[in-house]
Amino acid sequence: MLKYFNSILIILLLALIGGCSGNKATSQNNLYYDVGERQGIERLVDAFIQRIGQDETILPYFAKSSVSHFRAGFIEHFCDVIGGPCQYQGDTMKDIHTGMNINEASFNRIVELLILAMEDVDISYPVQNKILARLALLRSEVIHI
Ligand code: HEM
Repeated sequence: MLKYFNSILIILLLALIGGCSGNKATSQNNLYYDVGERQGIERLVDAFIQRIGQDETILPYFAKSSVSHFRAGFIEHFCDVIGGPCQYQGDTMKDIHTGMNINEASFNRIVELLILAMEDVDISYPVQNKILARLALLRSEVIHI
């Protein structure tokens, strides 16, 4: 009986570990929570869209885009990038941005607009820096392609 008890215990432990690791967002895995979960991301993306709408360098890139489609895709992607419980299933960053002729200046400007948006919604500087570090990894997928 003890033999079986040990096996059952091991199976239960493995199931528990599996269950935990399958869920990306935990309160220790903090960036998603630091931003204020889904609602916080939506507030931030709305502020970002406002900023893009007022920017004469970046707005022309969006001349033929649907705001609601961009909003939905950006929210899902952002949530995924910061470790939230979302799985972005849209096109790759490369596919989306190919042919837009994005250069250093426009990339830097988008980053500035995101920083302004993060300030608009009172995201702290340490959290801003962690977000920017994650997005910086995607630079080569949107620039000069
Ligand atoms: C790290 C930087 C960037 C990230 C993470 C990013 C991410 C995204 C995402 C997630 C979408 C929406 C995808 C969807 O429709 O599902 C998108 C669309 C778009 N992005 Fe970016 N982007 C970045 C930089 C830029 C830059 C620098 C520009 C232009 C200066 C730009 C212009 C656009 C435009 C115009 C669209 C809309 C495309 C369409 O209408 O289908 N992006 N981007």
